[in-house]
Amino acid sequence: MRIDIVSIFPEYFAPLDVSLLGKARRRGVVDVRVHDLRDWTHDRHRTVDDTPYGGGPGMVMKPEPWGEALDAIVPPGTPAVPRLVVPTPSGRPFTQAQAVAFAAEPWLVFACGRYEGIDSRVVEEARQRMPVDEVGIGDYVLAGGEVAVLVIVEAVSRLLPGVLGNADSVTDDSFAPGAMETLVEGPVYTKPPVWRDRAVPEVLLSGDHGAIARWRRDQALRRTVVHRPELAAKIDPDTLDADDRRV
Ligand SMILES: Nc1ncccc1[N+](=O)[O-]
Repeated sequence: MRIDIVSIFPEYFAPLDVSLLGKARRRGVVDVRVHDLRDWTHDRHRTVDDTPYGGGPGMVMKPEPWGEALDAIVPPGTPAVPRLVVPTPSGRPFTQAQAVAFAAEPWLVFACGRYEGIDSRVVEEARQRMPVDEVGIGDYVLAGGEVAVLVIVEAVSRLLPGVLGNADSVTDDSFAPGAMETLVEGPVYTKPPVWRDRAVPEVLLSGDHGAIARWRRDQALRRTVVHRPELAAKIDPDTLDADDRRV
């Protein structure tokens, strides 16, 4: 997978060189290219924003640098086009299902705007020649899209083959499509079996995989009901067995 990121703060993406993603980049599983939007400005101050038409606080990012940046990264007439992903508070909620969909894409381009946003004509024009996803990572306000891109790139890249050591750990993720779609994960434990007088739940040491799976699902249901009632409400009652209903 190729990932291009355009930002006025390219240094924000240094973290993409560490840990799993760093390994994946070195292995060639993912090719991440970070671009400085100011490389497509032509004035002495390398201006990328201006005051909003219609008045109002803050600044809006000018369309010209973005148009030139996207043309340079995705030259018009290129047969293969990427999905353009624009993190914005006004976007569709970014979910695990969306991460799975993005992970199947050969090429993603991320446009990091300031919170006040990028001149809307940029997305309008881009839509003429590539799919555009305006996504949000939460109902709160960040100063720009950079942190959201770090979140999305991490959620997507860990799904790519060869990035996570143990591919299985993806299938039983919270929110993973399928059985865990609307469940969050339950508690996890490791050695020692007793720590500060607190013992690991017996069932996990029993070796009875059926009982362990039931216990884990039970705990996931409980945690979902407590932490995410709105997700619990979505659980199809027909998929609950007698044990589940006890929760
Ligand atoms: N919440 C956000 N605030 C600013 C930019 C992008 C954002 N987001 O959620 O993608």
